[in-house]
Amino acid sequence: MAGEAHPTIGVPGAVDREELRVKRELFDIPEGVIYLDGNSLGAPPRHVAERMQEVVKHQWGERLIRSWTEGWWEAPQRIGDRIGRLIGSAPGQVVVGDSTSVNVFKALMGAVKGTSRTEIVCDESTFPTDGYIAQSVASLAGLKIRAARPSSLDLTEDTAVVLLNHVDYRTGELHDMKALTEQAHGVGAQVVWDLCHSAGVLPIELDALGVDFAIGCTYKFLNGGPGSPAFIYVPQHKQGTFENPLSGWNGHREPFAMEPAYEPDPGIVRARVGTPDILSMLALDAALDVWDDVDLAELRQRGLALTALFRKHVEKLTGLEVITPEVRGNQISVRCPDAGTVMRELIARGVIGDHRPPDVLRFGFAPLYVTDEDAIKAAEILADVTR
Ligand SMILES: Cc1ncc(COP(=O)(O)O)c(C=O)c1O
Ligand SMILES: Nc1c(O)cccc1C(=O)C[C@H](N)C(=O)O
Repeated sequence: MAGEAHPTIGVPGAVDREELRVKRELFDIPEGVIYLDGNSLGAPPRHVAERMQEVVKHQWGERLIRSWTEGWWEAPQRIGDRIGRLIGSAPGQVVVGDSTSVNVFKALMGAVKGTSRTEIVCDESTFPTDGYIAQSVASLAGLKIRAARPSSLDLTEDTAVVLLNHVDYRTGELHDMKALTEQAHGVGAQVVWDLCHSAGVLPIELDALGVDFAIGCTYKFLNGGPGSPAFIYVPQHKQGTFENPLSGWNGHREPFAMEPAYEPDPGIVRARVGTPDILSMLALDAALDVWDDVDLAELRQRGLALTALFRKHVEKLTGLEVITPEVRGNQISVRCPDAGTVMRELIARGVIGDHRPPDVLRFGFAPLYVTDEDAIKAAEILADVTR
């Protein structure tokens, strides 16, 4: 019944169920599907398709090139500010564009520029692209790379920068941003946080914690769409010295002066590179509308309640091991023999999660559109498939 807390949840401050039902109605989840992969590709809010019709027909089709001066050119900063609200950044410090991988590169190159320190430390269990890019940055900048667990980083005065994932993509573990940022700063190192699996999951306080750089994607919990542009956060006090290694004309202080010499914009615009992918960016812009009135502290309680509910049911099943720790994002990962086959069977029965090799099943719980009923039903189907 609407407004009634689920008896197994009991998390204080959980969002009223009616309010969440209203949010779920903003999404088009196909009949018969329990969608638990919003940690990889978020579902589209219903109005995005209609907005994109308008963008293509009117902004592109009718306004043609005039649209560049009617909002397109500034879209990366404007949409960056919308994301900034969700990650604890004051306006003017986040810009949207490029992929996450490219933004990892920009942030790390910016962080090591001019350093006399000798190492980059990278989260041992990082999503691979971050590790690959960190390796490239290390070799371009002549530094060593060292992989370490966030629980034992062993930082020293040789450490130039630490690259950390806020939520581990495989296990769903949430790392302590405050403690780890302080630890890096304690030895004079900088920190770059990858927020791919935490943006849109919980309140994040980049400004308050003095984070040096952050990057993240927008196609997971923020529902920006497949390949939607990523974001980069460069706090105001670093903008004057941040050197974007990709000095494209969009980061120039006067791009339309078409000057031969590169002179960076004084602010966050210097983190831009080339022409923004406007269609993807405006789909993201539309998708962000559903976040306007979301209270992230309440949403966090819902995410915790949903994952707790699913975990409680799955922990009773024999032969499966929940590997997600208590301190977690919005995902429950389960070690399971023959995980690939099990996930294929789950998908055939309407439960869409994913499988990460060799033996991990991942289930993501996007609280804007996943319900308690989904969590319980998915656990029941998992029990049936693995019986
Ligand atoms: C933590 C993390 N970083 C980066 C990426 C991906 O980077 P890109 O958007 O460049 O493909 C992902 C997922 O694909 C991820 O989970
Ligand atoms: N970015 C992806 C893609 O382009 C295709 C398929 C999946 C993805 C993902 O986002 C994977 C995801 N980051 C993960 O946590 O495994």
